[in-house]
Amino acid sequence: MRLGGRIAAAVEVLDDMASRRRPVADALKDWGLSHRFAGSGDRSAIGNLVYDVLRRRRSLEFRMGTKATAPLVFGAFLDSSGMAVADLRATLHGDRFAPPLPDDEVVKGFRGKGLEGAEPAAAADVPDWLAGPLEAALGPDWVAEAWALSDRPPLDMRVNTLKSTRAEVEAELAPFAPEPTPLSPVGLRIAPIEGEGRHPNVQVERGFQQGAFEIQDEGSQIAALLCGVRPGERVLDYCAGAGGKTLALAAASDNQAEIHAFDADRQRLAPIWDRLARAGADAVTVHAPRDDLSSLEGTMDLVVVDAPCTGAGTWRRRPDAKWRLTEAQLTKRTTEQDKVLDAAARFAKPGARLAYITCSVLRPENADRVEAFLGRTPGWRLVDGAAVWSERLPGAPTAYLIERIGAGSVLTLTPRRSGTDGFFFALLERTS
Ligand SMILES: C[S@@+](CC[C@H](N)C(=O)[O-])C[C@H]1O[C@@H](n2cnc3c(N)ncnc32)[C@H](O)[C@@H]1O
Repeated sequence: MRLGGRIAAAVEVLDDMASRRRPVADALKDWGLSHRFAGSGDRSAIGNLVYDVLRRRRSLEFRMGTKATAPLVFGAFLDSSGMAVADLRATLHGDRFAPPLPDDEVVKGFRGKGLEGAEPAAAADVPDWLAGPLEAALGPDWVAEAWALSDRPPLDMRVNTLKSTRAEVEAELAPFAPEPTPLSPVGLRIAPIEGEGRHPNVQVERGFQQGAFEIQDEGSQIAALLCGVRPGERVLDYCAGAGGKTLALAAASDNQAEIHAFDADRQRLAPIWDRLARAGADAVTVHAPRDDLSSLEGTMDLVVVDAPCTGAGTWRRRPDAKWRLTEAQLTKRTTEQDKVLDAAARFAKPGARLAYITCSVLRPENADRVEAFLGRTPGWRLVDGAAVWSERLPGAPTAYLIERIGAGSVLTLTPRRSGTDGFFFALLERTS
């Protein structure tokens, strides 16, 4: 396909998403199925354009002076390619599939235009209602923080130290130029894609197939490391899902901790079996949703609650989610989070730790939930998250936002501060 066809396809996918209220992945998949002639290069170029518009929709609208889809796609293309407007016009000349390029004046104006004068929520590329919650959570720099949540993300991997070393995996993936992650000692990173490129499909590599590494954002790796699992401990991963944290905990304990993985949703849990087998994580017991867990109550040294959340830390990867998120959904999540915390806390024995993690940066899902839990549950205290960080990640920069609550503190990672997805981490201790 030529450039004009790719731009037209991106417009079609975005309009389809808007009119049928569909997730981006579904709309792109359907487009691919009904346009089988499109090659893999076309698909990734179209996908990049669609994702870039979703990431930066409001700032593109402001700079382009319109909400119409095609000019926004042109804007996203100009930003990511750096192509001169005259070259773009020449490239599109005679391309019958190309949507009409906006007037020169508009396009040249777009190029030079910054975000001065834009509403803060437009400059932050978020819906208006999120301005307040983001400012409350991220402080005076919230616009810059939210802007970084609209960047293209890197591809992060966690080396499975049960089977390999960072140096070995780095050597195997050398053609893709991975770099050690700055914070996680077991992470490798392939830089964000540029222009029309795409990340390599590392899952077809031998190392992945044999369990030497997993795909996992560095923030998620850090959250698992901060849990501080020790050999010999009994651990319950109460919201295990597909097992991202479970696998990281198993590796961090060198298979020397007795790990129980549970999730309320069979569908989400399903991939865990294959992943555990591939990783050689053989000290993990998986409990299906209907299993009776009562015999585990009061017996765990560490309970991990990687809670269901809005995902408002993962907008770099799922930019459509930020436009779909509503206040009602946020409230619904906080109710679920309280329930999950109460249910999971029962499994902690006196002296045990409970790690509360979300991949959100919003305070109602994070510090508010910790405070509410402490307020209604006697016999627990909040640990100083900053001290945990120094202990678990010695030498790592303090690349987090910290909030002190009583004698303890909670940590938030963000793309701008830590180069990771947005993650929240709080460690609680059962005192009685
Ligand atoms: C953020 S995801 C977990 C991701 C996973 N820990 C990982 O690292 O790959 C949250 C999980 O909580 C589960 N969940 C939601 N409500 C729950 C409940 N009441 N009890 C247990 N799990 C629940 C969801 O099914 C979902 O898999």
